[in-house]
Amino acid sequence: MSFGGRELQLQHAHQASRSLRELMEETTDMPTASNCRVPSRTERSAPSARNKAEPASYHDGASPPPTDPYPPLYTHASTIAASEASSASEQSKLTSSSSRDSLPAHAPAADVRRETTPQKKQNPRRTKGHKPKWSRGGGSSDDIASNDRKAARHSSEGAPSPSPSRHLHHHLSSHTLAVSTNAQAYQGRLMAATFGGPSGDSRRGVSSPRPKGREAKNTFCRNVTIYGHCRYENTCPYIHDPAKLNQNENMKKRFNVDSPSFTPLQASTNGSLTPSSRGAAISPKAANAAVFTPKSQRSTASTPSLQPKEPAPEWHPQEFQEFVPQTFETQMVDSNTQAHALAYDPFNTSSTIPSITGTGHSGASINPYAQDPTLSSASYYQNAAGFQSSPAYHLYWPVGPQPTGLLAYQRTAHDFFIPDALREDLQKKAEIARQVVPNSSIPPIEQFHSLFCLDTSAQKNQALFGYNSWVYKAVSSKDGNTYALRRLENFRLTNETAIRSAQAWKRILNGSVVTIHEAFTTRAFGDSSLIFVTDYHPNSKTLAEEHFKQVPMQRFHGRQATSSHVPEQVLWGYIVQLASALKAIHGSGLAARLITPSKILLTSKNRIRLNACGILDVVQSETQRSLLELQADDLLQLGRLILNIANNNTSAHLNMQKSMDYITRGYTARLKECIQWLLNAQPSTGSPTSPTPPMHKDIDLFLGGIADQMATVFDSELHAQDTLTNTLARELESSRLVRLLVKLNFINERPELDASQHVPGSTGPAPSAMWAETGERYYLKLFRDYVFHQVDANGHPVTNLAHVLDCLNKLDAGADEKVALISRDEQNVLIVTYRELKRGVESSFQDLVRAARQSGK
Ligand SMILES: Nc1ncnc2c1ncn2[C@@H]1O[C@H](COP(=O)(O)OP(=O)(O)OP(=O)(O)O)[C@@H](O)[C@H]1O
Repeated sequence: MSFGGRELQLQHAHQASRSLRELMEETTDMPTASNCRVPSRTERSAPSARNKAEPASYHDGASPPPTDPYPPLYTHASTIAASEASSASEQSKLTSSSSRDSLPAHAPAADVRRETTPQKKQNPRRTKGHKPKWSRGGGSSDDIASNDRKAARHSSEGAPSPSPSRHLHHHLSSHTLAVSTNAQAYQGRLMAATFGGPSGDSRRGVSSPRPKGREAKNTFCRNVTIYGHCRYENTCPYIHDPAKLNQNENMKKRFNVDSPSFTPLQASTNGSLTPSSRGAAISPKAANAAVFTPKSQRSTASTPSLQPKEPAPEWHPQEFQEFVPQTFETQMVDSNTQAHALAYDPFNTSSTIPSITGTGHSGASINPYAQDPTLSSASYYQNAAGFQSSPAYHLYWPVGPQPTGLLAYQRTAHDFFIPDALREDLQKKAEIARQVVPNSSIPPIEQFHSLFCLDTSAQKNQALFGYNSWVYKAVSSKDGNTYALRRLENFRLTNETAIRSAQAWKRILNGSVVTIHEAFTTRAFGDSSLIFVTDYHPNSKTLAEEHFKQVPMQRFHGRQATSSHVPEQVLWGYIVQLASALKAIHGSGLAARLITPSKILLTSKNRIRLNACGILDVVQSETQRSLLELQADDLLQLGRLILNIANNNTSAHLNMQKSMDYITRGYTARLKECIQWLLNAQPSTGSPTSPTPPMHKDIDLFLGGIADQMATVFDSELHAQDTLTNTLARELESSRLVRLLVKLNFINERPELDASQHVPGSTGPAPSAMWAETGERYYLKLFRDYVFHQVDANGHPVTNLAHVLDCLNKLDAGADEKVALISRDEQNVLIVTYRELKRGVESSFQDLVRAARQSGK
């Protein structure tokens, strides 16, 4: 960055001041000592012919004394000098007030004189910009931003460091309205902007009256401020000893009621000063902003002020009526603040804010999450109601610790979302459920289309049904759901009543049974096929695939890997789930008839479902076996299944002695006893656990025998459910933030709502520029930069998920924490609270909703 222009400017100023100084020495009897201060308004108004003859001020802070060699101008030095000069200008205000007190009668004459002073015409900004206006109008953050823009521009010329501010996390609780991005230069810059600016041109229009005796006595010599000493200490009328200055009673405060006010130039959104747009502000609604009040009157929480010597002016944000949970009322709300709060609403969105007082509401009637029925967005945005005023922050605190304070290498996205394994499982299921075969030759059947064959083995086993069976995934055009279709190839229906038996299976709604929806025959495949429509469980596999799949033996260091031993708890889990399924089936007067590993689906970890139920009822409808027999056979098949799985052998039941020995060695006697009970055709003892008198063997008896294991499995299921619920709660946070992001993106940089289009229902003044670039939208845009577009000290993007979530959570909660927003040209700093940001989001979004409603969309 070039600073030549700045140097040139200051050098011109020096030369000008030197020639003017010579001129003044010739024409006036002023002392040669330079007192680098800006004269007060009253001083300038003194009816002195001498002052009229002083077209430029050698009192300019940037000008050296007459005999001083001009020091080389370094950029850094010039910045500091400007700051100090501004400080000195500020000191002069003290004198000006006292001078004014002593010379009240001169003021009118001074005004006349100023108008005729040519220097005033040269620099009209000087006169207008000389009043520090810390209250209404000038007190808005926009105005301060304007001041700061002037200062910051100067700063950026002098300090071309990459992105001095945006890479910082500006979670400030400071009550200063606007701060420079360079804290060290802040005070000087702000003062420079306020009291004449560092450019020097503003100071040329200031006359340099000879100091009055009292004024000189009260004023610290500016040469000492700038050069560290004053060559004319002996003759110079100003104070050179800081200790004396401190004793001066006028130093008790730097501003008083007589201090001239400052009306800054208006900031435009692109960072330039636009004198003509004085009436416009960054936020049009801020035109009604409240006065500044010292922070100390409102809250105890504050950060160290950047200007400790001055009463820290503060943006007094809209204090709206606020929902406070009764339980936390005393902790959360300061009654003074509440009372103060009701006075003012700068953003005036109160039409959608219910009247809630801190004490007058009941928790039942106020729901911070409730939708405002008056807003159309309520139907699809949670809490889309008008700003409900910061509901208690803690209400949004998600389950579990928040790892926002972690170092970069400690942060992982996993910390914020569901566990990886679960996410992967769900995503796999979704992906598999969507699988289609392009240009598939499989025809649609009835309402089912997009058939996808789930059978991966070409070898068909006719032993179970007597027919080749195929399983397809298909989508129903009736309801859009995905189903599994089991097709029995070349099935000929001889008895129509047989297929009606499927009706009874439709009523079996059990968690361990794959639900059957319908059965029909079709010729769509070119044959007569029987189709069973069941629930589709994506990414599931059969127990046969899980436990009996042939896998190449792994060898570790020459030793053969031990075969996979199925844990006993897994077997008990299978037993309990299948017992539950049989209870439902038998209780409905049906029998499963097919409990075999290839017809039991493993839909998630240790979660099984009895599949292919009801098929044998259709294809073997003419069987002579009684229901009791079939149900007893179900128990037998269950025992055989567990025995085979425990032995890792599909034919373990063919060698009972060996298999039971294996069970004896590998499992508890309890499991062995259970398996034996199931496998015995008609046990001599009544229950699987206790030798009681002989009873009829049925599922109820079995359930009674395994009650203890059912309780254990039930408890573990409850724990699993709790875990999933907690995971769901975390995802709930994510979905809440997604809604917030959607709103932000609806608002940010929206192109079509420009000045020519009045936003219906907008209560503020008509926008003076692009809707998306003015008012709340402007600082929402800066907020987006703050959240997503931060860069580090090297200008590299910061991709800190914790920061993003942190900011969005605070925005959603409308926290009172302040955040410093930096304009893209880094010339402005706006300090707003998350509460104001939230209000801006809601207000802007409601503008959009109203506009959409009016256009009938
Ligand atoms: N309802 C269903 N939902 C999802 N996938 C299923 C469903 N029913 C079966 N499958 C899958 O279809 C595939 C084939 O099932 P099938 O019952 O034909 O097993 P199989 O091993 O082919 O048995 P068989 O040897 O008797 O043909 C299996 O991978 C199974 O996971």
